[in-house]
Amino acid sequence: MIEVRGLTKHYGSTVAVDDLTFSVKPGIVTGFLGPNGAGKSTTMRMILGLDRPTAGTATVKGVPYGQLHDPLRVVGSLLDAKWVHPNRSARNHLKWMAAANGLPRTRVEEVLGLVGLADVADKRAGGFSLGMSQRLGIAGALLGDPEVLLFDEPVNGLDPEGIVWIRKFMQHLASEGRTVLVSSHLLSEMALTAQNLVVIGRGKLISDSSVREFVDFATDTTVRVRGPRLEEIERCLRDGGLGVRVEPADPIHPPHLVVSGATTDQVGDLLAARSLALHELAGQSGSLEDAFMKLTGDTVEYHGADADAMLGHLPPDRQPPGGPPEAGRHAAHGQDVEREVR
Ligand SMILES: Nc1ncnc2c1ncn2[C@@H]1O[C@H](COP(=O)(O)OP(=O)(O)OP(=O)(O)O)[C@@H](O)[C@H]1O
Repeated sequence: MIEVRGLTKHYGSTVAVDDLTFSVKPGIVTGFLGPNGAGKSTTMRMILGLDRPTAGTATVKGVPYGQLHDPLRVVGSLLDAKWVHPNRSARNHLKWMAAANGLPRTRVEEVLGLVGLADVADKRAGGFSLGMSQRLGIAGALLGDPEVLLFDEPVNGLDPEGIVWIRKFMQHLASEGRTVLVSSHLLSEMALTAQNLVVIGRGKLISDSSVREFVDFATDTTVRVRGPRLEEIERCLRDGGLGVRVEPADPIHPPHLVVSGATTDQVGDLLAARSLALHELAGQSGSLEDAFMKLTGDTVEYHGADADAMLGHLPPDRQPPGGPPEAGRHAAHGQDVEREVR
């Protein structure tokens, strides 16, 4: 429904978007993820015909935005929630939008109800909280009852209640069969909202996959094993060709083994065959944030301020180790993901 092909945007010497290719399907929420400055807003602006690509194309339902006959009936967007005259009421703002775009006035009342603003529709939009402004922006995006919706960082600055509302609303819109593209720099939020993730860094595609595939691909899956005869267990697993790391006791765990490259089933079966008792057998995969850091690591590493902002919510023991990964590695991974998923 949204097709981006070789999309590129240069601002002088800045390459904001670099040969980006991806598709956004209807019926699911697609998260558009990347650290600050990765090129998400620029890409969205090009999809919406607000910025001209240096190269490549962005189409909605097969045509560039500028060639859509009745654009608001096809594509709705929320780029900046504060884009509203502060002295206008929510209702008048929407009426003005509807009139300017040839949309029926009756739709104004419908969208006010949909976003839960009917009771405050005659209040000045300038006095709205950020959450209410976001709802008004979403109401505007829905005026033309479009099949395709783009939201740029819709949960930025919202309180937890507002975040949950937006998340559920996006999912509801997708469940109606609409194409929903939502940008964010917060992976943990997107993991709860989206089914698919398009991840970019420094304007380039890093991965294009389902959330599950993204995590499986990007995180190491290991198995924690503990039992009374730990040395024999270790020998048995090594004999079985598995990678084993011995972890001494720490404040939380007694001594245990960390096995890589195997499932809990495989480890359990191997040890059962030798009648080795187990006190613990637990699969562990890295966190979503770890996965994100692993893939966007180099794209963030060179943007000190961006990295700080993005990592602000990670505890110190989850911060990535120093030193940028070798250049190009992540881009290559991204292509692999794309190949595997399509
Ligand atoms: N109008 C512009 N003129 C010059 N440079 C720009 C312009 N718009 C964006 N850029 C640059 O392009 C790059 C991508 O910016 P963009 O806003 O698209 O990223 P983003 O992923 O949306 O980030 P954020 O989440 O911070 O908005 C940045 O380096 C930014 O400084």
